[in-house]
Amino acid sequence: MPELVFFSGTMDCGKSTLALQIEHNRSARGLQGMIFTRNDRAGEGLLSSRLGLVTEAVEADEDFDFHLHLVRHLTAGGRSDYVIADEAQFLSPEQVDQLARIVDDLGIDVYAFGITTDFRTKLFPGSQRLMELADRIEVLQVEALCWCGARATHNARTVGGRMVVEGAQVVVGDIGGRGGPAAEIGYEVLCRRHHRRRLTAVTAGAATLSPDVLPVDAVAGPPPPGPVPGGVNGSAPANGSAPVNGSVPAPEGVRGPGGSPT
Ligand SMILES: Nc1ncnc2c1ncn2[C@@H]1O[C@H](COP(=O)(O)OP(=O)(O)O)[C@@H](O)[C@H]1O
Ligand SMILES: Cc1cn([C@H]2C[C@H](O)[C@@H](COP(=O)(O)O)O2)c(=O)[nH]c1=O
Repeated sequence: MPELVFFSGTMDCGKSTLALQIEHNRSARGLQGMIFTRNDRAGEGLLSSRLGLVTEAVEADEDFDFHLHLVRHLTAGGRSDYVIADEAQFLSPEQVDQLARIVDDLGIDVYAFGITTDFRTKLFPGSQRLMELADRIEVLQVEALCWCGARATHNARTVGGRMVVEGAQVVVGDIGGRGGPAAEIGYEVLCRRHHRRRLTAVTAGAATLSPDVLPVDAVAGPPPPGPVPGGVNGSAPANGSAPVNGSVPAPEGVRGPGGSPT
């Protein structure tokens, strides 16, 4: 029975690596797949893993119709035994419906890979639709870790290593940016506890966590506007909250949806 499977997890948990492994194992047995991606960090029309593997893929932009593409391919005498869709969080709900149609109407397995939530812990529309429609949701077993050693469950966006909570939902980027230039945007995976406190590896270097700290929301209002007191190595509030400015805009040159600067 063909399936729509959603392989999900945080950033950097091995989703693209698994996509490449599935592709490798199936093609090694003579099966032919169609590989799609959108906004991969390595560039247009590529599916890349941090392990260094990369393969060509069809870039599925916002106007792309997956079902139509498959129908045209098959009608022209092409073959497709399975479909891989990486960075599936960026797809529209309609495009996820097209993936489901490929499974139901064309009888082809579809393996979609993506993060579920954005830097504000909100579901991406594509991921939400995948969770609604998928036959199976597989959470990747190679878990990424928060700087504290706990399992990382959330994705933080950082600027110069400090977590930000404002900006466009889609900003293509990589983990890192830790301690880099103040304007450098990056991502960091955190456990929920530290995501809630906006405590990244950089800001944790300035704060000592105590197990009996009060919930940050109970003792502190929203972070004050203006520059961060103390700088990267400055002292943090005693309640363990991160001394961040939560409204740092994305710097120029960062790619937004469709490659446009944000
Ligand atoms: N130098 C390395 N040595 C071993 N494993 C690595 C190395 N760099 C990255 N990885 C592995 O690759 C994973 C990230 O794989 P990737 O497919 O790029 O993640 P995702 O697509 O989920 O963002 C990391 O969790 C880690 O397990
Ligand atoms: C959290 C978050 C991430 N993104 C972007 C950053 C990367 O380009 C991809 C995730 O890729 P990965 O292979 O899973 O590491 O998504 C974003 O645009 N918005 C966000 O909130």
